Amino acid sequence: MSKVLHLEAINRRFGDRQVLQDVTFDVVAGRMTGFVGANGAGKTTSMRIILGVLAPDSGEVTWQGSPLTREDRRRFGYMPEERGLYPKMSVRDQLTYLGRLHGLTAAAVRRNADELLEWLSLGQRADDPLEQLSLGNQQRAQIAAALVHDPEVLVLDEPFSGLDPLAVDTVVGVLRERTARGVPVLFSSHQLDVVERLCDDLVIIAGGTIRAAGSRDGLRDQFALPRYALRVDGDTGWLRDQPGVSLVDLDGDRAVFDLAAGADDQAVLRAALSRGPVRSFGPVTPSLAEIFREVTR
Ligand SMILES: Nc1ncnc2c1ncn2[C@@H]1O[C@H](COP(=O)(O)OP(=O)(O)OP(=O)(O)O)[C@@H](O)[C@H]1O
Repeated sequence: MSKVLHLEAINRRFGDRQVLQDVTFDVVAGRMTGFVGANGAGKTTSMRIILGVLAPDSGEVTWQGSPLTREDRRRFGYMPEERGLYPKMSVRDQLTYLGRLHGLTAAAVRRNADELLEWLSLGQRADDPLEQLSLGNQQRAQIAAALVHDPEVLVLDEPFSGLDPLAVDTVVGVLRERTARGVPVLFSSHQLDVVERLCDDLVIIAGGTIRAAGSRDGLRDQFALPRYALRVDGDTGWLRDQPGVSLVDLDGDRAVFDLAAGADDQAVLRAALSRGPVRSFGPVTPSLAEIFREVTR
């Protein structure tokens, strides 16, 4: 059975509010799956259901084709929204404690903890109480805690929030190393630029329903408009009168435009060349922010 974490038709209410409705998606081994949605869309609730912290009203979560057991979940790594480490304990002690709790030998815990502390550039601070670390370093410690027992599956709620760009790259490196070992990684994030750069697969949720799911590149193709960008020497104002062209943005020597169905992009290129040198011309792929706006409207 392939290594897939699968959510099948998950429903959950709180009082009379339907918070998740028929939520179905896959998190595939060796791939980073970005989980995006506005505040209150249902990301944390979905993740809690995966981890068994919360029960669904209906639907089920399977791992490698079988319903999840407590034993399976013990081999998962979870970074909850409410961060769960002890403020007064040192980072190293917490990692040791958590690793041992998951059944690792003392030697294995030491090796994993040292490796993670090094990777996450926490080595110097490893013996300080968590509360004395900067917020960014506390966040790195939370990530180390989710990884210390070599989890089979990783579920991370907003792992990049509060990290500076350099720290984001450090954490990305650590997570990429896990996916390279075949671990499926699900992470939620509000930072669409980070998700766009990082994820292989995307799940977009709004109001408790999945609006789009699939590979990032597949979704880009699916939502691609016949949109082009042109840069020339001189002015692009003549595009206003070009048949089939509908301008999206025009700024002197640069323009972005949509082409009507049946209009020939090469005709526009020839028209540009007849006026002078063309510096660049080509289709524009939609950004994740554009896809997100489109599917959550
Ligand atoms: N224990 C609870 N009791 C009642 N309502 C809840 C509970 N937990 C979550 N909700 C509601 O469920 C909805 C989904 O919340 P959830 O935390 O899953 O969203 P989210 O996508 O993670 O949002 P955010 O990005 O703000 O963390 C929200 O409207 C929230 O108020």
